[in-house]
Parts: sequence; structure tokens; C-alpha cells
Amino acid sequence: MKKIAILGSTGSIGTQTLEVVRENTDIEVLAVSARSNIRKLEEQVREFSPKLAAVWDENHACELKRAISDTNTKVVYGMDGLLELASISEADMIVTAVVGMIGILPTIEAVKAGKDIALANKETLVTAGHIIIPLARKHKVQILPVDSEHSAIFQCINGEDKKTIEKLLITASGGPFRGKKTEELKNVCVEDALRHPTWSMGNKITIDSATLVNKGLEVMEASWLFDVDIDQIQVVVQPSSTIHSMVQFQDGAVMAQLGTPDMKIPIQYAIYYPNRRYASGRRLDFTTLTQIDFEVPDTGTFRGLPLAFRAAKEGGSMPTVFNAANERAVAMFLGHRVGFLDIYNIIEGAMDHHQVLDNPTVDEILSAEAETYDWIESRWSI
Ligand SMILES: NC(=O)C1=CN([C@@H]2O[C@H](COP(=O)(O)OP(=O)(O)OC[C@H]3O[C@@H](n4cnc5c(N)ncnc54)[C@H](OP(=O)(O)O)[C@@H]3O)[C@@H](O)[C@H]2O)C=CC1
Ligand SMILES: CC(=O)[C@@H](O)[C@H](O)COP(=O)(O)O
Ligand SMILES: [Mn+2]
Repeated sequence: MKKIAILGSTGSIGTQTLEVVRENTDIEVLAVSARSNIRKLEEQVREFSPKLAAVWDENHACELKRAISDTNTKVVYGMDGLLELASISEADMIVTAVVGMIGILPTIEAVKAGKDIALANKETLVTAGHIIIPLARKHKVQILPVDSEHSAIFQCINGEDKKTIEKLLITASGGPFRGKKTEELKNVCVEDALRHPTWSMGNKITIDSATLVNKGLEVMEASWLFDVDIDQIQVVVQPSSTIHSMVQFQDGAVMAQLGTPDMKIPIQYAIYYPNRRYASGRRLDFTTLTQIDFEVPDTGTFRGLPLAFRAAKEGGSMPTVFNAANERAVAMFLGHRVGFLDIYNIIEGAMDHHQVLDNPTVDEILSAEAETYDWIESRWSI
């Protein structure tokens, strides 16, 4: 029996994780959590009977307690609640499917408690990879990638000597605005930016795909997960998201992982690694798939990618500032408070303003996040 707890069970990754659970009879869900979607959390409690349900604030906790008072599920809230979920006894694995830096402390707690991590929450590794990766080694826990590109790379290097990796080739769909120039992006609206060409995902990551910030975050995530230099990572636009990523080895051989754009594949792979299981779902059809195209990313227009490379190279606390500024800028864009191109200006402004701190502690990471939010509020309060 696999025993899992899910941080962010009501979101895109969380609900697809539960679909994987439904297709397999040997996974037990010990805990679920959400920020505010109490209706969905109640449904999940009734279907999966977890020991624990965590929400973010006290009012939502009261609402959930009332709704599930006839069940045996304990309700907790706040960061303490997420930490209780992360270290819940009996769980073998925590699926980190929350969005944003809120995942840092629970992920660290889970690692310290010896839980394997099925990692979707890339923001945690981008900002605190230098803490989490050595900690995972110390506690002998596995960080198993869920992000589709990283799962693809993980599958490509299975059984290979890591020292023979020459280059990681991370594929990008290019997002809904691929091919457009800056002038054409000035007035794009939220609805256009949310129309991802290949994947159905939560709003924040969907906007990140449109700006190519997602790819930048994924470059940093890959660098931590696979212990490769940033300069050994290349982004390749592959518009149909058929190739999920590739690895080039020292002898020139390139391994690629292909499949339909279905996150249940990497989620299930992470849960059962190193084994593969049957999964229902559409297969690639090579009688209709007639071509696979590649493009070079347009980094002049989609500045999220070069800004991410800059953050990664400056290192220390700069990836935190890049990420925090992006989280706030995306929230402002989704709230119609700033335009699409302002996302780049906000990130760049915050990075220019920041004095890099080497090897930041968790407290310093969280301070850098708070300072970035304050700086944005003082410059961009509209
Ligand atoms: N969606 C995808 O296909 C992919 C996602 N990822 C990564 O996975 C992560 C999750 O993405 P996605 O599923 O799209 O995001 P969603 O926005 O769909 O889901 C986020 C989840 O986190 C919960 N949550 C948010 N804030 C808090 C909080 N403060 N306390 C407790 N729970 C909270 C949400 O609850 P509520 O529903 O109540 O708001 C929800 O369950 C992100 O880091 C993303 O980059 C990576 C690859 C693919
Ligand atoms: C499904 C997944 O892993 C996403 O991170 C996806 O990669 C987003 O697509 P883009 O390639 O458009 O960023
Ligand atoms: Mn991805």
C-alpha cells in the first residue's frame, strides 16, 4: 500500500493525483488540503476518508469542520496545519501540489520527517533548492519530479551514469502568444493569456507559460534536480508538447520522452517509481502524428526566460526575488491591475533593486520574498 498526503489537493495537480488514486486500488490518501475551496475539499474528504484536512485560514477551517462533522477527519489550518500534514505519520510520500513559495516550509518539514516528495511545486526548489537538495540527501529521501519536463528527463536518465550527461534540452510549448512580438502583447487580456495551447493547468502556471517564466523556473528546477550547470540547459520550443524533454549524452546520443499532454503520467510515475503501471488515457497515434516541429525561443519578446537565466547566474537570493516578483506580478495581472508586459517590468525592477545575499537561510529567503512584495507595492500600487 502506498500512503500519500497531498498539499494542494483541490488544484490541477491535486485533482489529477486523486484521479491516479482512483485508478489504482493500492494508494491510501492520508491527508488533503486547500486554501479556500471548501466544497471540493469536503467532496474529497467524503470520497477518500483521510485522517487530516488542512486549510489556510481559521474561517475556512470552521466552515470545513461544520461541513464534515459527521466524519473522522481532523481539520487543521494555517502554516502549522500544513506542517502537520507534511509530517503526518504513516505517509510514505507527500505530493507537493500547492502553488508558490508557500510550499517551502512544508516541503522542508516533510523531508525532515523522512517522507519522499513527489514534487510539482517548482517554486520551492527554485528558491530553496540549495537547502532542500542536501537535506533530502541527509535524510535519504527521494525528490521525484512531477513537472512534465523533469519527469521526462528523469525517465531519460534512468539507468544512465549522470556524469555522462552533456546537456538537458527542456521543451517549451511557447505558450498562447508564440510568434507574437512585443507590440502585439501590449494589450493582451487575461482570458487570452489563459488559453494555453496544449495543457490544462492552474491559472498561475498558465500565465507563467505565456511569459516563458515557467520555462525559466523549470531551468532552475532542473539544475537542482539533476545537478547540472545552468549553461548545460537549453530550452527548445516544441509547440505541440509531444516531446516532454530530452537529454544529450557525451557520445552525442539524444534520448527523448514523448507522450500525450497528460499530467497523470508523470504523477503516477513519481508515485510508483521505479516501477511503471498501466495507465488509461489517450496514446500517441503515430499514424496521425506526421511531424514534430522545433523553434528557437524568442527571448527578445518573451523576457521571462533571459531574466530567469540572469537570476540563476547571479544566484543566492536572486532566484527568490525573480520568483516572488513573478508571483506578485501574475496575481496583479490576473486581477487586471497591470498589463501583460508589466510582468517583465516588475520582475526586472525587483531584481535590479535587490542586493544578492549568498546562500540564504530559509528565514532570509522568506525576508527576501517579503521585501520584494513591499518594493512592488511601493512602486506599483494602482
Ligand atoms: N497544473 C499543472 O499541470 C502543472 C503544475 N505544476 C506546478 O504544480 C504546482 C501546482 O500547480 P496547479 O495545480 O496548476 O495549481 P492550482 O492553482 O490549480 O492549485 C493549487 C493548489 O494549492 C492550494 N493552495 C494554494 N495556496 C494555498 C495555501 N496557502 N494553503 C493551502 N493550500 C493552498 C489550492 O487550494 P484552492 O483550490 O483552495 O485555491 C490548490 O489546491 C505549481 O507549483 C505549478 O507550477 C507543474 C507542472 C504542471
Ligand atoms: C505540464 C507542465 O509540465 C507545464 O509546466 C508545461 O510545461 C507548461 O507548458 P509550457 O511549455 O508552455 O511552459
Ligand atoms: Mn512543466
